[in-house]
Parts: sequence; structure tokens; C-alpha cells
Amino acid sequence: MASDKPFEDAPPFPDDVPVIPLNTISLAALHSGDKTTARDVLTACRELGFFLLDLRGDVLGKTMMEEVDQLFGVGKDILNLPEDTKQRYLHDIPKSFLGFKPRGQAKIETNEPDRFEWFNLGQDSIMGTETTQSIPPLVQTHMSLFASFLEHGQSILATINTTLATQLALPPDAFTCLQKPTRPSGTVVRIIKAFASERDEDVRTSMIHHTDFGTVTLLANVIGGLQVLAPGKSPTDQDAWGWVRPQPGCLIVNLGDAMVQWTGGVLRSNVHRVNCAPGQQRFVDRYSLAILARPERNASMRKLVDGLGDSGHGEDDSLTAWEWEVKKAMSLKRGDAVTESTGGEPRSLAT
Ligand SMILES: O=C(O)CCC(=O)C(=O)O
Ligand SMILES: [Fe+2]
Repeated sequence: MASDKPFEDAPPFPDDVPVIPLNTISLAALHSGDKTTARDVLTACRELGFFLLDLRGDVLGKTMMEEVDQLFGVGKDILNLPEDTKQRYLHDIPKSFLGFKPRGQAKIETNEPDRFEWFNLGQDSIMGTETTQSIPPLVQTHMSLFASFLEHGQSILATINTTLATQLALPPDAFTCLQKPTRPSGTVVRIIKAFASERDEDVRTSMIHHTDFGTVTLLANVIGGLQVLAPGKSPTDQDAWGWVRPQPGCLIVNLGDAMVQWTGGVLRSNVHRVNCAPGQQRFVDRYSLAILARPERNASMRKLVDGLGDSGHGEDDSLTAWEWEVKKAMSLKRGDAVTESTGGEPRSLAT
């Protein structure tokens, strides 16, 4: 996440909850071309599909940290706009995922309403590629900050994608050429508010378990709540969930289903959820900030890696990213999609 300051202002993450061990990758080491670090990225993306990216000691990382800090402030103001303002900029699923998602609109695993709101700002809106999203004035005021954050985030994403492609013996631009920021796509900058859980009956999941649809997600957290499902375990097994401990100066990076599809199951997209924050953190509202990258709408979902694994969806090879996303969204809506981690060679987390 961001600098140390927001962590000092927050209730502490407790020491007595099971934390999932995540590899920490240094952005500075990646930028300097360090081979061991590049290999570590591949290992993390095969085994768990999650890692921490340490931004400290890197010029771009420092700028990113400052922008994350600023956007946490702005994001809070946006998510706390008056209800009637937010109502004017609601998303329109499945036509558009852009705009506000009201609290309680989706369900959690018990069929109770969810406990979060989000606002999705389309990369296409920021880049001017498409101008269909109507933007609240407060967001418009901060557009240059969103644009700068997205540009720096895209640069980090390009480094991760190029590293992965090279490690898989693909052309370095094998993934980046399918997700150029200037081309129309479902990529969004997302701000999320998961509500404080003061009453005991609120101590439950905020955002249901899922995998991300897209390519790579960059996520900034201060307050805990994010949980990752241990590979091979069922989401109903409450002991199989490990907390992600947010770290100052670090982003959380996770892979989405598109990377599994492109790599024929070599890379991993892991199930995660947002639970009620642990310990004393449950008493404060939890904000997070993310860039969820998706392939360009017209990108091919054809496998780029052969014979190393199988994502189990060979028929998807002929689809464009847009067709593929619609197909996934429809099958989730019909309820015939099983939410499960896919791809990779999961390591056991037992030590
Ligand atoms: O808020 C978080 O920590 C995670 C959010 C998330 O998983 C998502 O938006 O897909
Ligand atoms: Fe997610």
C-alpha cells in the first residue's frame, strides 16, 4: 500500500490471526533486471497467484506510493458523497460495470446482502478512448490524479507482464500487446468501501469469494479484511482462509482468469474474498484502491503457451476478450459457474 502514515493512524492488524505467507517482490530489483527476482515473480504467479510488490527504493514506486496516499483521501470523499448524488452515477450491469455499486446489491455465501460499495472509473474514460461513462464532478476534479496513478500503475503492470512473458520464454510483449492502455477494454480504477462492523451480527463476509476476471490486479490496502483461499481447499472450509496482512510501501498483486487462459493453466488465479476486518480493525470503515487490468476488448483469448498445462476451456480459444468476459459474466449470473482457483502448481501452505 501506501506510505507508513495511514498505517500509523489505523487500529493495528492483530497478531493472533492466521496470515497467508506472500512472497515479497522488490520493484527496484525487477527494474534493475535482477534474474532471481524475475524467477520469484513466476514462482509466486504459479503457486498462489498473489504476491506483495515492494515499491520502496524505486523512483516510480515512490511516486506511486504518494499517489496511492492521495487517492485514499479522494476515494474516501467520493464514496461518502451524498446518496442522491451516488444514485445518479450507478453502474448498469451487465451493460456497464462503471460507476457506483450500492451496498447490499450482491449476495455473500449465506445469501445475505454484501457489505461494500465501490466506484469503478473506466480506463477508457480516463484515457478518453470512450466517453460513455458519466463522471461525478468530484471525480472530474481529480481526473489528472487518476490519470497519473493509472499511467504509473500501467507501467508497473507492464513490468510484471514483461517479466512473466520472458520467464515463460514468450516474446517480452506477449501479454502487454494484448492490453494496450490506449485501446478499449474493461480495465478500471476501483475504489472500495467495506463498512465497519460494530454489531456482532455484522461480523461476516463483506465481498463474496471470487477470482478476478482480468489479467493482473494491483491493490492497495491499509486495513485487513482480504483473505486468500489456501490452494486445494474449499471456500466453505473456514479454516482454509488466510488473512493478507497489508504492508506499508507494498501493493498486493494478484492474477486474474485471463492470465490462466492465455497460459493454458500455467499461471494461477486464486480465490479470495473480503471478510469483516480482523481484531479492532472491524470498528473502522475499510477503504481500498485497485487497478483491475483486463485485456483489450478485441484481444484474442487464444492460448500463448502450449503443452504445459490446461485451463480446461479449450473452446474459449476462439473468443475475443469481450466475448469471453460476457460468457463468464452470463454463466456466473445463471449460477452454473463454480468459483474456484484455476491454473498453476499450487504449493502447500502447511509448513
Ligand atoms: O478490497 C480488497 O482488498 C479486495 C477487492 C477485490 O477483491 C476486488 O475488487 O476484486
Ligand atoms: Fe478481487
